[in-house]
Amino acid sequence: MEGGDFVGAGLRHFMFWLVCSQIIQGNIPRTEFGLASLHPVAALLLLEWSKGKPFVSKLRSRLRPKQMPLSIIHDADGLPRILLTEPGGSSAEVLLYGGQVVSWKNDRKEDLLFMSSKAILKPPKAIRGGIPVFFPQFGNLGSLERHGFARNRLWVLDGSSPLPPTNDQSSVDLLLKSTDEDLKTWPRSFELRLRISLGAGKLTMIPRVRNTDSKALSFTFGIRNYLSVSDISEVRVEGLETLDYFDNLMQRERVTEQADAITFDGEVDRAYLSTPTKVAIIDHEKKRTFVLRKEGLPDAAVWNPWDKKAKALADFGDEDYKTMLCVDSAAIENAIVLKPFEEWKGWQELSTVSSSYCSGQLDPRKVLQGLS
Ligand SMILES: O=P(O)(O)OC[C@H]1O[C@H](O)[C@H](O)[C@@H](O)[C@@H]1O
Repeated sequence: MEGGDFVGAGLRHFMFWLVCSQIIQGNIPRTEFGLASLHPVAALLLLEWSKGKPFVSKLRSRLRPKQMPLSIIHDADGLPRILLTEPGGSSAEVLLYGGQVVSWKNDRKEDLLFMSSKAILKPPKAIRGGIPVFFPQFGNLGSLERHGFARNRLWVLDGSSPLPPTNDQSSVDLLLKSTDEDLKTWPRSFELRLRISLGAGKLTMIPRVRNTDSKALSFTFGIRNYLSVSDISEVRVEGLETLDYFDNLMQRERVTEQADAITFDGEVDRAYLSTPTKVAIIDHEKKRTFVLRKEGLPDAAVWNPWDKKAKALADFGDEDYKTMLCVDSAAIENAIVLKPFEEWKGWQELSTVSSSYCSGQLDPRKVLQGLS
């Protein structure tokens, strides 16, 4: 008998006895005896089937890293808060209320996001700070409350995200589905999913809206980034020069940006249209540049209420305007329209690079041209 035949025969014998043992233990029905004794692979599959696919599930678990349990705490108001961490030492906190990032700290534990000194972190008020999501309406572009209702709703953890599973505590999937209450004010059923991922020096958000209605739905959308800055009068925004914008301080008049960088010495409330996919926010004093990258969100809103409006806002500290700037990824000018069961996907990445404009370590134009 050839060597190969010998091994084949040996395997068949081994599988045969293995299957027999399973039949005796009652794991494989007697009726399968015939098949198993015929061919080792058949026997292997039978074994798999009888033992609940141990081999396949081992393979699968090797291929699919174990999902580290998310660390969820309940804050003073009992609101579930998800803690995201990554090996580089940065962290983020996400509230299910509003599906909102309320804290993002770098590896030196410095806050990168602004949170109002008078923020109210419980329903029904929207949280003044962090990164709220505006859906299904940006601003007053419709009949709903300003910026829509998603930021005032309780989201849930999304166990059925279509995105590839992440295997550590640096990412969370959230879901907001239309409720009967919502359908009264906005008669369209939808699913809004949001993946929030933390990486070294960056925070990524992937919103997806699925139209689960039998009629088309259209919406405007915004991811509002309340950025923490050292001194607003020292901040420059690069990447929006020469663009058209709607000026909300002038009844949404359409204006063309003249400046070669946006600086701040008063209230600003603008929606820049069809912007590049990268915008740089340079904070000289902190030698830090925020780089905002975005896809599927063609516009960018820029907002600072300055002193008078700050005083008028109940959940905004009078001096808070000096240390914050909102630069949003948005779809404002053209509403997104989805046919029944169609899905839209957006993408935003906020990252920080340490910079010293004077030392030329970082030239914002190079950032925008993606050279650094
Ligand atoms: O107070 P909120 O509803 O969060 O809105 C804050 C601001 O959002 C946008 O930027 C609007 O254009 C502003 O007019 C508004 O003041």
